[in-house]
Amino acid sequence: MIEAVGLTKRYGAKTAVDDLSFQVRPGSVTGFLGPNGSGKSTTMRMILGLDRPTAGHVTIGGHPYRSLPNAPRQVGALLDAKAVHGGRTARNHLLSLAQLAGIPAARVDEVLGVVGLQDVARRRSSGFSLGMGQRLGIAAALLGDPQVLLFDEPVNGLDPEGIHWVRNLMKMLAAEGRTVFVSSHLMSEMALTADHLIVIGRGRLLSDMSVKDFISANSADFARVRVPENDPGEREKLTASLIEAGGRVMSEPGGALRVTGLPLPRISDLAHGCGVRLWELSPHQASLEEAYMRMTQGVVDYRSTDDAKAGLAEAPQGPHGDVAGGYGAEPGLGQPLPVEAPQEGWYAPPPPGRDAHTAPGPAAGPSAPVPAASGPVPAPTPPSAAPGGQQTSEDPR
Ligand SMILES: Nc1ncnc2c1ncn2[C@@H]1O[C@H](COP(=O)(O)OP(=O)(O)OP(=O)(O)O)[C@@H](O)[C@H]1O
Repeated sequence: MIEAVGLTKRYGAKTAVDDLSFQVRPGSVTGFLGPNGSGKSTTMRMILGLDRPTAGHVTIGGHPYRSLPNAPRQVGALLDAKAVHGGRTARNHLLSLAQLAGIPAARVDEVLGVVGLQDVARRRSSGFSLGMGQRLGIAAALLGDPQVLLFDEPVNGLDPEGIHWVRNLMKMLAAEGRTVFVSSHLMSEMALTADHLIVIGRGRLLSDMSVKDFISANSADFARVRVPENDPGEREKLTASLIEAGGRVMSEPGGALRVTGLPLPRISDLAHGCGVRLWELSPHQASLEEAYMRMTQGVVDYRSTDDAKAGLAEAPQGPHGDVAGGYGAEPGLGQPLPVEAPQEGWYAPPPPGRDAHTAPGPAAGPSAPVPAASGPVPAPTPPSAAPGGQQTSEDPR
């Protein structure tokens, strides 16, 4: 088991990881989710003893990584698939790692087979595609047959077949009773791979629950309701009636209303009761991706300007001064609901800029380079001496 208690990492004024406490248990895949720059890699580096926490601590099987006897046999990691000497063949790269960790050479051929690289084992890794590099990094992580495995964005750059393969591999490793901790910024991928989810934003814990609980807490049904566009009065009349009946109503881009808390027949009856014609009344389910976006939107450091999900928040301003963000039967009627915590039945993010946590900072920008590491984790090294040196996550091809 991996256990973090009050884990904190500051780089000067920047707090990359902020008082994080969680447990990663054996026998299941635990997804580690968070937007870019939220502190996932920093957390993994601290677990592996590559970065020293500013406060708090993290242990594997009750010991800090640095005190684990024969650590490479107990813990395997893929942090950066490009942390490879490009002049070496895949086999020689793995052989050198195996020799350092006292792992027999026969295991190298075994893991090359597991990841499907046996036919290119004698090719230099500098000619490898991103996907082949990821497979080589995974082979390195498996080398010591460890009980604890950490993978930082393992499906990066993989084609659908590769993604499917990684997904099954993670599940298989967990089914063997291993502890599998895998980071991603894709909720949809984690929903298919992980049993448990730890979500962070700006270094802080946002959610720690099973995928099953996350789904039941975040994917309630809603109805989409559309009324004739040429009569805003009808829209207002219906909205008032829905709220009065206990529903919660949000504006969607394009003028539709998103209604939660009322079954479809009741919505239809209410519309009929107030004499409003309906052009659409359809059942929908908010996706997990959407729930995740809403959970993390206030803590996104780097935001694209054409974020399709953010568009959901662009509720149209009614010509009669009706609310822009949404209506609610809850406190703050007529006001957009606060977004800091997940709220059942309310899925549309608020308009950009409404959230005090939203950084006005750079629209895009590279994170500070993180030293690379993969495979059986070597004795902790200062960042500048880490294998592969300072590398970026860009595809060099
Ligand atoms: N060595 C460092 N020096 C200064 N700041 C750093 C360093 N390493 C990370 N950071 C900063 O800490 C924050 C967290 O970075 P980290 O790489 O852990 O996030 P991440 O969730 O892994 O992001 P991504 O999904 O983009 O890989 C970022 O703001 C990053 O710029």
